[in-house]
Amino acid sequence: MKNKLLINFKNYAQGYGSSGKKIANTADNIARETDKEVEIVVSPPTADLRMISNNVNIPVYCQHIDPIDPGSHTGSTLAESIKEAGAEGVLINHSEKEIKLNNLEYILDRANEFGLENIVCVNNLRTAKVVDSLDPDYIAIEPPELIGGDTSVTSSDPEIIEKTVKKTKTPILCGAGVSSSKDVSKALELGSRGVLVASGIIKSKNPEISIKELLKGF
Ligand SMILES: O=C(CO)COP(=O)(O)O
Repeated sequence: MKNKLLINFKNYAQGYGSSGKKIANTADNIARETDKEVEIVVSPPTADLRMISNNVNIPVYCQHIDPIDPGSHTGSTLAESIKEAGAEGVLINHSEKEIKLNNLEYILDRANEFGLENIVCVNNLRTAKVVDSLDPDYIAIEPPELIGGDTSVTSSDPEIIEKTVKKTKTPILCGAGVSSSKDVSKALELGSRGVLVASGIIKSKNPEISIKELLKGF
Protein backbone atom coordinates (compact mmCIF):
# COMPACT_ATOMS: atom_id res chain seq x y z
CA MET A 1 0.00 0.00 0.00
CA LYS A 2 1.53 3.31 -1.13
CA ASN A 3 1.50 6.35 1.13
CA LYS A 4 -1.12 8.90 0.12
CA LEU A 5 -1.28 12.60 -0.62
CA LEU A 6 -4.96 13.49 -0.88
CA ILE A 7 -5.74 16.97 -2.18
CA ASN A 8 -9.14 18.12 -0.94
CA PHE A 9 -10.44 20.93 -3.18
CA LYS A 10 -13.37 21.61 -0.77
CA ASN A 11 -15.41 24.40 -2.37
CA TYR A 12 -12.62 26.94 -2.53
CA ALA A 13 -12.97 29.58 -5.26
CA GLN A 14 -9.78 28.20 -6.83
CA GLY A 15 -10.96 24.58 -6.59
CA TYR A 16 -13.90 24.25 -8.99
CA GLY A 17 -14.48 24.49 -12.73
CA SER A 18 -11.52 25.34 -14.98
CA SER A 19 -9.33 26.41 -12.08
CA GLY A 20 -9.94 23.10 -10.25
CA LYS A 21 -9.28 21.22 -13.48
CA LYS A 22 -5.93 22.98 -13.86
CA ILE A 23 -4.90 21.93 -10.33
CA ALA A 24 -6.01 18.33 -10.99
CA ASN A 25 -4.00 18.26 -14.25
CA THR A 26 -0.97 19.63 -12.41
CA ALA A 27 -1.29 16.89 -9.76
CA ASP A 28 -1.69 14.30 -12.52
CA ASN A 29 1.48 15.45 -14.32
CA ILE A 30 3.48 15.48 -11.10
CA ALA A 31 2.24 11.96 -10.25
CA ARG A 32 3.38 10.73 -13.66
CA GLU A 33 6.84 12.22 -13.28
CA THR A 34 7.68 11.56 -9.64
CA ASP A 35 9.88 8.69 -8.56
CA LYS A 36 8.39 8.85 -5.04
CA GLU A 37 6.32 5.89 -3.84
CA VAL A 38 3.24 7.98 -3.21
CA GLU A 39 -0.32 7.93 -4.51
CA ILE A 40 -1.63 11.40 -5.30
CA VAL A 41 -5.44 11.60 -5.09
CA VAL A 42 -7.64 14.57 -5.97
CA SER A 43 -11.01 15.27 -4.36
CA PRO A 44 -12.87 17.95 -6.35
CA PRO A 45 -16.38 19.26 -5.65
CA THR A 46 -19.04 16.67 -6.55
CA ALA A 47 -20.30 18.68 -9.55
CA ASP A 48 -16.82 18.41 -11.14
CA LEU A 49 -16.21 14.70 -10.51
CA ARG A 50 -16.93 13.50 -14.03
CA MET A 51 -15.08 16.35 -15.72
CA ILE A 52 -11.98 15.79 -13.57
CA SER A 53 -12.14 11.97 -13.85
CA ASN A 54 -12.23 12.28 -17.64
CA ASN A 55 -9.09 14.42 -17.56
CA VAL A 56 -6.68 12.70 -15.18
CA ASN A 57 -5.23 9.24 -14.59
CA ILE A 58 -4.76 9.63 -10.83
CA PRO A 59 -7.60 8.51 -8.52
CA VAL A 60 -10.48 10.92 -7.96
CA TYR A 61 -12.42 10.78 -4.68
CA CYS A 62 -15.77 12.34 -3.86
CA GLN A 63 -15.93 14.54 -0.74
CA HIS A 64 -19.04 12.86 0.71
CA ILE A 65 -21.77 10.27 0.22
CA ASP A 66 -25.15 9.95 1.87
CA PRO A 67 -26.67 6.82 3.47
CA ILE A 68 -29.22 6.31 0.72
CA ASP A 69 -30.30 3.91 -2.02
CA PRO A 70 -31.58 5.23 -5.36
CA GLY A 71 -34.94 6.91 -4.78
CA SER A 72 -36.63 10.09 -3.62
CA HIS A 73 -33.71 11.85 -1.90
CA THR A 74 -33.47 15.41 -3.17
CA GLY A 75 -30.02 16.96 -2.93
CA SER A 76 -28.25 13.81 -1.74
CA THR A 77 -25.12 12.12 -3.05
CA LEU A 78 -25.54 8.51 -4.12
CA ALA A 79 -22.73 5.92 -4.11
CA GLU A 80 -23.57 4.52 -7.54
CA SER A 81 -23.77 7.95 -9.17
CA ILE A 82 -20.32 9.04 -7.97
CA LYS A 83 -18.92 5.68 -9.09
CA GLU A 84 -20.40 6.19 -12.53
CA ALA A 85 -19.02 9.73 -12.60
CA GLY A 86 -15.54 8.25 -12.20
CA ALA A 87 -14.88 8.39 -8.46
CA GLU A 88 -12.62 5.63 -7.13
CA GLY A 89 -13.04 6.60 -3.51
CA VAL A 90 -14.84 8.79 -1.04
CA LEU A 91 -14.27 10.89 2.06
CA ILE A 92 -16.80 10.21 4.78
CA ASN A 93 -17.65 12.34 7.84
CA HIS A 94 -15.31 15.24 7.11
CA SER A 95 -15.73 17.75 9.97
CA GLU A 96 -17.18 20.16 7.39
CA LYS A 97 -19.70 17.51 6.24
CA GLU A 98 -20.42 15.38 9.27
CA ILE A 99 -22.69 12.37 9.14
CA LYS A 100 -24.59 10.75 11.99
CA LEU A 101 -22.31 8.02 13.28
CA ASN A 102 -25.22 5.58 13.39
CA ASN A 103 -25.33 5.89 9.58
CA LEU A 104 -21.66 5.10 9.15
CA GLU A 105 -21.98 1.33 8.88
CA TYR A 106 -24.55 1.68 6.12
CA ILE A 107 -22.47 4.26 4.24
CA LEU A 108 -19.43 1.98 4.41
CA ASP A 109 -21.53 -0.90 3.04
CA ARG A 110 -22.65 1.31 0.15
CA ALA A 111 -19.08 2.42 -0.57
CA ASN A 112 -17.81 -1.16 -0.44
CA GLU A 113 -20.62 -2.39 -2.68
CA PHE A 114 -19.36 -0.07 -5.41
CA GLY A 115 -15.65 -0.61 -4.79
CA LEU A 116 -15.15 2.94 -3.53
CA GLU A 117 -12.10 3.23 -1.30
CA ASN A 118 -13.22 4.95 1.86
CA ILE A 119 -11.50 7.38 4.19
CA VAL A 120 -13.46 8.12 7.35
CA CYS A 121 -12.48 11.44 8.91
CA VAL A 122 -12.55 11.85 12.69
CA ASN A 123 -11.97 14.75 15.09
CA ASN A 124 -10.64 12.80 18.04
CA LEU A 125 -9.32 9.49 19.33
CA ARG A 126 -12.63 8.44 20.87
CA THR A 127 -14.40 8.57 17.50
CA ALA A 128 -11.39 6.94 15.82
CA LYS A 129 -11.81 3.92 18.11
CA VAL A 130 -15.52 3.62 17.28
CA VAL A 131 -14.82 3.93 13.53
CA ASP A 132 -11.95 1.44 13.74
CA SER A 133 -14.35 -1.32 14.74
CA LEU A 134 -16.21 -0.87 11.41
CA ASP A 135 -13.12 -1.68 9.29
CA PRO A 136 -12.88 1.33 6.97
CA ASP A 137 -10.00 1.47 4.49
CA TYR A 138 -8.48 4.50 6.23
CA ILE A 139 -9.17 6.77 9.17
CA ALA A 140 -8.07 10.41 8.77
CA ILE A 141 -7.51 12.32 11.98
CA GLU A 142 -8.03 16.07 11.53
CA PRO A 143 -8.50 18.35 14.56
CA PRO A 144 -11.11 20.86 13.26
CA GLU A 145 -9.58 23.83 15.07
CA LEU A 146 -6.36 23.40 13.05
CA ILE A 147 -8.04 22.98 9.65
CA GLY A 148 -7.23 25.83 7.25
CA GLY A 149 -4.69 27.30 9.68
CA ASP A 150 -0.98 28.02 9.48
CA THR A 151 0.17 25.43 11.99
CA SER A 152 0.29 21.79 11.05
CA VAL A 153 -1.33 19.12 13.22
CA THR A 154 2.06 17.40 13.13
CA SER A 155 3.59 20.22 15.19
CA SER A 156 0.51 21.46 17.13
CA ASP A 157 -0.83 18.08 18.17
CA PRO A 158 1.54 15.23 17.23
CA GLU A 159 0.23 13.17 20.17
CA ILE A 160 -3.20 12.80 18.58
CA ILE A 161 -1.63 11.18 15.51
CA GLU A 162 0.66 8.94 17.53
CA LYS A 163 -2.15 7.82 19.86
CA THR A 164 -4.58 7.16 17.02
CA VAL A 165 -1.97 5.04 15.23
CA LYS A 166 -1.29 3.09 18.44
CA LYS A 167 -4.90 2.53 19.49
CA THR A 168 -6.40 1.49 16.13
CA LYS A 169 -5.72 -1.22 13.54
CA THR A 170 -6.85 0.83 10.50
CA PRO A 171 -4.21 2.69 8.43
CA ILE A 172 -4.17 6.30 9.63
CA LEU A 173 -3.93 9.49 7.58
CA CYS A 174 -3.78 12.95 9.09
CA GLY A 175 -4.48 16.50 8.03
CA ALA A 176 -5.01 20.12 9.14
CA GLY A 177 -2.56 22.88 8.37
CA VAL A 178 -0.18 20.59 6.46
CA SER A 179 1.82 22.64 3.96
CA SER A 180 5.50 21.65 3.94
CA SER A 181 7.70 18.63 3.30
CA LYS A 182 8.67 18.80 6.97
CA ASP A 183 5.00 18.40 7.99
CA VAL A 184 4.70 15.36 5.72
CA SER A 185 7.86 13.64 6.94
CA LYS A 186 6.79 14.25 10.54
CA ALA A 187 3.34 12.75 9.79
CA LEU A 188 5.00 9.61 8.41
CA GLU A 189 7.41 9.48 11.33
CA LEU A 190 4.41 9.50 13.70
CA GLY A 191 2.98 6.46 11.92
CA SER A 192 0.57 8.11 9.49
CA ARG A 193 0.28 6.58 5.99
CA GLY A 194 -0.12 9.95 4.34
CA VAL A 195 -1.77 13.35 4.54
CA LEU A 196 -4.88 15.25 3.49
CA VAL A 197 -4.14 18.78 2.29
CA ALA A 198 -6.55 21.52 1.19
CA SER A 199 -5.62 25.18 1.66
CA GLY A 200 -1.85 24.58 1.40
CA ILE A 201 -2.36 23.58 -2.24
CA ILE A 202 -5.70 24.95 -3.41
CA LYS A 203 -5.14 28.46 -2.02
CA SER A 204 -1.45 28.48 -2.96
CA LYS A 205 -0.21 31.08 -5.46
CA ASN A 206 1.56 28.20 -7.20
CA PRO A 207 -0.07 24.79 -6.59
CA GLU A 208 2.60 23.05 -8.66
CA ILE A 209 5.40 24.26 -6.37
CA SER A 210 3.29 23.42 -3.30
CA ILE A 211 2.59 19.85 -4.44
CA LYS A 212 6.27 19.31 -5.29
CA GLU A 213 7.29 20.70 -1.89
CA LEU A 214 4.91 18.28 -0.12
CA LEU A 215 6.18 15.33 -2.18
CA LYS A 216 9.71 15.92 -0.92
CA GLY A 217 8.48 14.78 2.51
CA PHE A 218 7.50 11.30 1.32
O1 LIG B 1 -9.64 19.51 5.90
C1 LIG B 1 -8.56 19.24 5.41
C2 LIG B 1 -8.39 18.15 4.43
O2 LIG B 1 -9.51 17.32 4.37
C3 LIG B 1 -7.35 20.00 5.74
O3 LIG B 1 -7.52 21.31 5.35
P1 LIG B 1 -6.26 22.29 5.37
O4 LIG B 1 -5.15 21.59 4.61
O5 LIG B 1 -6.75 23.52 4.70
O6 LIG B 1 -5.91 22.51 6.80
